[in-house]
Order: sequence, then structure tokens, then C-alpha cells
Amino acid sequence: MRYLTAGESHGPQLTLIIEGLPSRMPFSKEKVDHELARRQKGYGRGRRMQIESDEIRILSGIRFGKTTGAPVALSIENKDWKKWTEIMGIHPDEEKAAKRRVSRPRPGHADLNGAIKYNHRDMRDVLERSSARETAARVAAGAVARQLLEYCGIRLAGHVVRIGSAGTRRLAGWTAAAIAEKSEASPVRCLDPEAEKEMIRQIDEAKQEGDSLGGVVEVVVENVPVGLGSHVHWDRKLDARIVQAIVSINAFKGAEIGIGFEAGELKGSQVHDEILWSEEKGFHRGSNRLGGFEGGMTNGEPIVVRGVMKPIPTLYKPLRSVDLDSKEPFEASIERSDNCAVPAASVVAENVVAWEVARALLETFSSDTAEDLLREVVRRREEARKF
Ligand SMILES: Cc1cc2nc3c(=O)[nH]c(=O)nc-3n(C[C@H](O)[C@H](O)[C@H](O)COP(=O)(O)O)c2cc1C
Ligand SMILES: C=C(O[C@@H]1CC(C(=O)O)=C[C@@H](OP(=O)(O)O)[C@H]1O)C(=O)O
Repeated sequence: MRYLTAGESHGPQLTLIIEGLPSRMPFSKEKVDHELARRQKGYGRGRRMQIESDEIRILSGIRFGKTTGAPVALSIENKDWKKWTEIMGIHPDEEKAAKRRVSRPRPGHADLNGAIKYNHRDMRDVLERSSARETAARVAAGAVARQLLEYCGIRLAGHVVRIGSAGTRRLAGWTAAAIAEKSEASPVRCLDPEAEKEMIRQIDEAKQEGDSLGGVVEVVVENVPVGLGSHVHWDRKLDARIVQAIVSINAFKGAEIGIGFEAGELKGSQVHDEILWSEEKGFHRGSNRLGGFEGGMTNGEPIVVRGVMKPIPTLYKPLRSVDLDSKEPFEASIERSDNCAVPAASVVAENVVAWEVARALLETFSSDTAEDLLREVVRRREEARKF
């Protein structure tokens, strides 16, 4: 299963094509729109999110609420586009476009590297595509994958564990359903009310100072069959593919599985999860510090993955940069921006993880129809329990 996205931040729409979904999978437009709406929310978002109201238009691959097995094409309209038609060159107004030409690279963005690489003197040709607007299409892809996971009884949830210096402790004993319910009720998608208060205070403080904040998000996937991914080759290791998916989200600088980087400070006996057996569960682990993976394969424990997002690079408090034409220094400042998008990015993280798990599911239990897939998943669960 694979997908492609196309679209600029201020172009007419985002386009998504998903290829390789099994046929007869129940498909709900409302569930995709629900994920898109979640991505738009969160404390710290800027004015653009008041303009957009993301929803998908189904263009192909779905009939009567089910996949047909053909490529699924979806689009998401950019409402803001109506104000950008001349500048974006769709109905060209060269004078207006020249006035809005971007010759001043913003630190922390793709602007300068992209301009040199693709030989653009107007960095709008870079920034339009490097914008995190594209994550709306990726969330739509994940929201479709999520419906396949749901069909196979696999549940997924995410939350924010850090914003600035405000953070929560590691979870113990939370189900995905409980994480989803509690995080949904929080403006910063945080499970701890004390940490939530401090996160909001720090976002406000940063905003007042014209600054921005990053943070850490966590995604948990439950009821995963044993053996997704593989130890046999580097690019089949599912933990590695999940890390890649997280770091591919705009502004994400790292990811860890389970206790991740903390493992470097501890002894082996404090890290590895002991293997237990019972009649009811079959083989299972006594703890889940390794986040559901050994040897690049799922071990049946929940997948736990964290990702770190840097602070938003566009600041009201200007940063020094140099003009492309004059080579004169200037101070980069802005018209509008998010000042913290960590809560929104946690929704993106959930959905890119959903995509990778669904992709691995289809590789392990290759099936033309959703019913065949479910049969294979149930069989693997049964075999693992009796092993
Ligand atoms: C949901 C989301 C919203 C974002 N909003 C903004 C924003 O409003 N302003 C901004 O400068 N960067 C924003 N970013 C981050 C930039 O897109 C990102 O830092 C930039 O494209 C450079 O990529 P890199 O940080 O991965 O190197 C956002 C990222 C995400 C995930
Ligand atoms: C449009 C979205 O986020 C945008 C991501 C973004 C960036 O530089 O990444 C910059 C801002 O765009 P604009 O300059 O149009 O306000 C955000 O609003 C979105 O998340 O849908």
C-alpha cells in the first residue's frame, strides 16, 4: 500500500492518491473529516486555521461506503486560495506576484536550501510545498488506514507529553480508549491537568514574547498482532519505519520507541521486558519498556512511540537572515503564524503511525479483500496465543 500527495499551501487544493487498499473495507468520510478537524485544533494555532474547515471530497475508489480495491483519490480544498490566485500564478498577475516575491529566507525553514537546490529566485516556489499544510493530506491517508486497523480490532491514540519545560510522567496502565477520551478534552491534548495548565501558561508567555514553543508527543497502538515488520532486512523493520514516518512530519527532529533514549542511561536488567506465559494470554511480556518491538517486529505489547517537535521557526520576534538579492542582513518577521502546533502535530503523528502499521499489516497478511485480511489477523492472534 502506498500514497502520494500533491498541493501547495495556498494553491486550490491538496490531492491524495492511495493505492493498494483491499476491497470491501468499510469507508467513512465522517471519520476522515473527524481526523482533519482534530488536526486543525489545539491551543497555539494561528489565524489560518480560522479560515480553513478541512473536509475530503471523494473522487474515486469508494462505492456505497466501501473500498472497491481501485486507487482511492481524495481532495481537500484550501479556502484561503481565493485570496492567492494572482500570486500563485493560476490567474497570473505578474505585478502583484513580483511585489509578493519572497527574497528573504526564514531561518528554520526550507526556503534557502530549496532555493539553491531548485534554482528559484522566488522562495515562494519552495515554501508553498514545504509548509505543514501538506500534513492535512497525510492525516487523511492515516485516517483511511486507521479504518483498516479498526476493522482488524487495532486501536490507536495520541497525546502531548511535553510543551517547553512542562511535561508529564510516563504512562502506566492507560488504554488507547482512555488516552483518546482524556486528550480530546484538553486544549493541549495533555492527560495531566497540572501539566496542561503549565503548558498553556508557557504557550501564552512565549506568544507575548513573540516567541514559539516545541514539545514531545506520544502515540500508543493497542491489540497489534505479533510479527508485523521483520528482522530479516533493514527496510522491513517496522520500528525503523515508524521513526522515519514521525521524523518526516514538518519540524520533527527525533523519535524514540518505548523508553528510547532513556535506555542509554540504564542497565540491561532495567530495560528488557521479561517473557511470561499464561494459559489465558499465551506468551507475553512482564513490562513494555521496549515499546512493543524486538528485532524490528511487533511482540504483541502496545506500540509506544514518541516524537519531538522543534519550536515553530517563524517568529514575531525577528531572527537575523540575509536577503537573496542585496546580500544585506535583515530581521525576519511575519504576518501570521502558529506559535505552538504541538497539539495539532500529535494528531499528525497518530495518523502517520496508523499508516505505517496498516501498511505492515497488509505486507504481513497480503489480502485482496478486507474480509481475508481480518481472517488472517484473527488466525495469527490465535496461533500466537497457542504457540
Ligand atoms: C501542524 C504543523 C503546523 C505548523 N505551523 C507552522 C507555522 O504556522 N509557522 C511556521 O513557521 N512553521 C510551522 N510548522 C513547521 C514548519 O512547517 C517546518 O518547521 C518547516 O517546514 C521546516 O521543516 P523542518 O522543521 O522539518 O526542517 C508547522 C508544523 C506542523 C507539523
Ligand atoms: C496551513 C496550515 O498550517 C500552516 C503551516 C505553516 C508552515 O510554515 O508550515 C505556516 C502557516 O501557514 P500560513 O502562512 O498560510 O498561515 C500555517 O497556517 C495547516 O496546518 O493546515
